Amino acid sequence: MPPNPRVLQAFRAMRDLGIPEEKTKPVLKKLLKVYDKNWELIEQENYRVLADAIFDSDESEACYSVAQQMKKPDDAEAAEKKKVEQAERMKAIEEETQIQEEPEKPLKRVRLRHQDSQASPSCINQDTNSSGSLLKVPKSEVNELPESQPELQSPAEIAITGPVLSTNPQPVSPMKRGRNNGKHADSPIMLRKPKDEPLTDEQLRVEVPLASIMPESLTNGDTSTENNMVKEHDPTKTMNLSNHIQETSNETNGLSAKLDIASSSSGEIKISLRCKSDKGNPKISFESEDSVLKTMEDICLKSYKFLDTNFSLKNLMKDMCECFLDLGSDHSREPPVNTDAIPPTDYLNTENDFEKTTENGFQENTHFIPDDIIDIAKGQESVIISLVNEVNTECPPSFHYIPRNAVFQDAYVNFSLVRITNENCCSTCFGNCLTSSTPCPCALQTGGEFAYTNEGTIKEDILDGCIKTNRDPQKCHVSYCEECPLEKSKNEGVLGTCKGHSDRSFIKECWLKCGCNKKCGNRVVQCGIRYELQVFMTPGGKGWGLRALEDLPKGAFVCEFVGEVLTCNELYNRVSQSSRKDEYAYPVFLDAEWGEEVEFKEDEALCLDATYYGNVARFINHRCFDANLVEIPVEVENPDRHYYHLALFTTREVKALEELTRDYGIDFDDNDDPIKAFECLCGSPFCRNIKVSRGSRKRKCAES
Ligand SMILES: C[S@@+](CC[C@H](N)C(=O)[O-])C[C@H]1O[C@@H](n2cnc3c(N)ncnc32)[C@H](O)[C@@H]1O
Repeated sequence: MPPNPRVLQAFRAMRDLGIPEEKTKPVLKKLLKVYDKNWELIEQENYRVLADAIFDSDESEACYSVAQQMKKPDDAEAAEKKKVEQAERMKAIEEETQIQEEPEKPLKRVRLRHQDSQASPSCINQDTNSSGSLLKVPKSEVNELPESQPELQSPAEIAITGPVLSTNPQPVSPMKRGRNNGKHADSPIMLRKPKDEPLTDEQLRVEVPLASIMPESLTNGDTSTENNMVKEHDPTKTMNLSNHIQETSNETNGLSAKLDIASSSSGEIKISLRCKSDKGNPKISFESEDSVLKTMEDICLKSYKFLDTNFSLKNLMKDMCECFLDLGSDHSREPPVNTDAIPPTDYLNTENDFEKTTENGFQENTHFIPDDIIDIAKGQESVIISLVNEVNTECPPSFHYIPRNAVFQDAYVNFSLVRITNENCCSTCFGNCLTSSTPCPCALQTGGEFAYTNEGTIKEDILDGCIKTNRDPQKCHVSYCEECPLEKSKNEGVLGTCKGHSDRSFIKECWLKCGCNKKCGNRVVQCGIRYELQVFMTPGGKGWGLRALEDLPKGAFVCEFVGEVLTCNELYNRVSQSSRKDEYAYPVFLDAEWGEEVEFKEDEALCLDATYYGNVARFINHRCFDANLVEIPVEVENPDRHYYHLALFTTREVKALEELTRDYGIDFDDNDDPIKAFECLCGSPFCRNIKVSRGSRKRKCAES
């Protein structure tokens, strides 16, 4: 019989994918049988079904052999027998299904993928395990994984379910992938979705029970909340099936029902109660979700001494889902490093990240240049920080991008948790502090109210107060130090008159010792940049500048000013020895509380220098008075406020592509300052650099 051209075509298509004929043949035969010789279904999308089936059969083969190897020797004989039986079955199918041209019958597509996924759940788990993700399945569990869909072992089970994780074999371009918040993952974790079918809750649950509490642990004397929750529940209270409950299966051994209790906001993680009445056990049915929650809340209030009578178990569970999602998907929000541990920088040995020069004259980041975009943050931020020059051929300055401050050498920055007292954190809070009707202890330190709105912008009254202080410090409260560390460092130890430090309002964000979760609305600055920013060459002679690629609302957090943490002495020594005086990336002084200090230790008078190590804020140019960004001190880790974060928020709505500016607070008349002021080209009607004549400004602009 002449070979069927459709068969040859299928072999060819698979060969193109690197799959040999001998692998394709048995699977194709099986498929033809299952699809009742409906070739069209097999040929669709360049034989995707066929390729999938081959890969799946490879997977289950691999899993089967792993499972066989792991089995005890006693089982070996039985396993071998099973293998022979399987081979015989396969042969019978092959004989039955001859590959030849036969009339095709239109048939409903069989959900092969679903069948396969049920057949080899162990493969998925092994995959997950090998990915190195946080959600590892312990080795011992892999050994014991059932070969078919896991049956519920218990009458009652609490399961947290989530999307299936698998490794992506392809390197993922940081530009293209959904950022994992700035983290370079060696083996990126991707959500594994069926190619043509939406993920249902049920599929997710079946494929990866990420965590479950089994009945054994309910009775082993464990005193965790979950366990007692079940133990202490009044057994006389029966639960009837309600609308919220899904009947999951009518298994031979009993009826299984599932009640979803809570989920993360976008539904990736769920907490559900599963209930199965075994043979011989009384039928368990749910009364209502509300009554379960209410009973549990009473138990929590009475037995666990929860203090807040408005406490909601549902919110707690929701937070648990969010927390689970956080820990499972976000590795970048690890607690800030103790910056003391960062070794001092070695400028003689600084690797130039912009060494390669591209055709268009730009120097490229040598670590990765996906497509033709340069991400100056090298994937360390949760958004891309691109760079463009449409004005001239100048290259970006050489510096190291760091997303968080790092101590240079002498600065004393102590992040120890023990220094954070109960007044400095909200340890009894949970969930999102912003949803509470009363301000948490952290908010009490921000003038008694939460600084942020639910949208993550700063509240208007707080923002306006900060703008006022920044624009006109003399009109606000200014403190003068007796021994100004700034003047002392500037004048090489000789005391100069303090020029005054304006008393600025702080925002206190929740942090590690707080009870709230990482997504609490009172954590904005510590979560990093969220808007897409771009470094661009300004047309007005100011060099590089920064802009956003999207409209920004008023009060939006743009970025933090990040740099090396230096003592004032270190800064002035550095400046005096530098050959780059005129191209200095203006430092900022962390002087918000200096006026309050009676005695100052040298290592406590700090500033941030972004000249060599810094983040995107080092590109923000100066504008006198009416800049569209304002700097606000934010306390995160350090209660003593010698060290704090300097966050930049928009003072008004800012349109996409509008240059972002801040007021450096330069005194253009101070000729004694070792950091020489530039000729200001800010263009503000309130420009303080009055000595720069209009003619000189125009000339500078024309030259650029
Ligand atoms: C922090 S850097 C800002 C980024 C800088 N434009 C660059 O190209 O890297 C500060 C330097 O930018 C320039 N600059 C900033 N604001 C300016 C302004 N209003 N007028 C003129 N030059 C300005 C000065 O050279 C200043 O020393």
